[in-house]
Amino acid sequence: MKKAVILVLDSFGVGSAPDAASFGDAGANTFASISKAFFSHKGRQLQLPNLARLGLVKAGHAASGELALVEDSSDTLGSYGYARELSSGKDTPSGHWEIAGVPVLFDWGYFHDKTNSFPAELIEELVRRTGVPGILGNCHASGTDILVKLGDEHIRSGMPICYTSADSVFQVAAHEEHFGLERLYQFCEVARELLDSYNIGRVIARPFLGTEATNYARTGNRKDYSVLPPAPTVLDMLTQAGGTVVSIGKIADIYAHQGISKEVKATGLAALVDKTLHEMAQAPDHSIVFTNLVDFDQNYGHRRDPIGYGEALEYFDSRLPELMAALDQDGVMLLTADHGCDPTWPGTEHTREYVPVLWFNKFQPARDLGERQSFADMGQTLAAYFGLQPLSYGQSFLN
Ligand SMILES: O=P(O)(O)O[C@H]1O[C@H](CO)[C@@H](O)[C@H]1O
Ligand SMILES: [Mn+2]
Ligand SMILES: [Mn+2]
Repeated sequence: MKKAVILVLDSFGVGSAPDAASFGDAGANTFASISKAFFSHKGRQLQLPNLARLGLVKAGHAASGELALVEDSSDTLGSYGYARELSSGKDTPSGHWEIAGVPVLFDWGYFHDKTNSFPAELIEELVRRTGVPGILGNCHASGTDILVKLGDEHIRSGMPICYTSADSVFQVAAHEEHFGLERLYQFCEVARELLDSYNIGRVIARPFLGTEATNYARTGNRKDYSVLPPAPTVLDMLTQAGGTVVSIGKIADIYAHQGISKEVKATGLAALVDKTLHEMAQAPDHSIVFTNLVDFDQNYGHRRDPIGYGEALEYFDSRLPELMAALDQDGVMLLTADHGCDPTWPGTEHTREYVPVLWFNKFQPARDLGERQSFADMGQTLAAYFGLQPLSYGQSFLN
């Protein structure tokens, strides 16, 4: 049976991309930086034996010229390479759409100003249409810092906290109980409508719980409202040909629910891996089980926590044998990332990096896939694997 599982380790870059300097990211390397911080903090190397067997250490070395402080494996089971990004931005939708064969070649809209970030007419219309007493924030912020700063005032005033970042996003934090989860989603739906004309990629609902600044915490009820990809992705092509695409975690939101047959939600790495295994066992012929592992980015990359990131990688690595064993004889597994987020880099934003391309199956010998000129090589390879029409971008690495 033709079945693919795609695991996106959100933000797991393997070295700065050739155009990193124009993003201020020359020298960033998520993988190598984590391994170094881990070594100095714990006095031991990161233990990633299963990822090493899939070629991660070799891919990272080839991409950056730098050897991560992770023991390599002598037997390489998977084909490995690294890919650069054609898309203009280093955001999550651009990375994911390009993986599925559709690079984002246009420029997103951005709110560049660090404070008073949103146009007055936008806020006025949003407040008028949703009936809230006003908004808080209106600035660039880290989503956890801003809860400490404005969480109390939000609860007192009933005003949602609206913020942005270097990405093309409009994010809304609100308390699940005081403001209400459904009300937050409705607010974001109105915002989504208004933000189309600003060319903003995503509106993101960021619900949280807690009683005071010391214990406010975001919940698993995050919801992303994305615009549609600009052209059909390999997911659209597979589902239109009668195949099945199962989304685990954030995937369906990222593709604006297009080309998705089934949506499975889960919070946390363990649950995301569990659901992936469950869906892999059930998936029919001609299917993709597509999982986004958001914790790497959201909990460790943006939070600039290299030790937490390293521990999460070790945990994921420990689950990898189960995922590999769950593959059918002619099934394929793709492990990659959508951008970097070096947790030792200044600021809290993504970093423009190569992503790893780790391709594993039981029917072909492992080989070096080298440098791929676009993330779209992955979508093109999947199109070839499923016998679909070739996509407009990307070179298959199957032949
Ligand atoms: O700081 P938090 O709210 O996690 O925000 C991050 O999450 C957004 C979407 O991935 C990015 O644009 C980045 O700003
Ligand atoms: Mn991402
Ligand atoms: Mn992110």
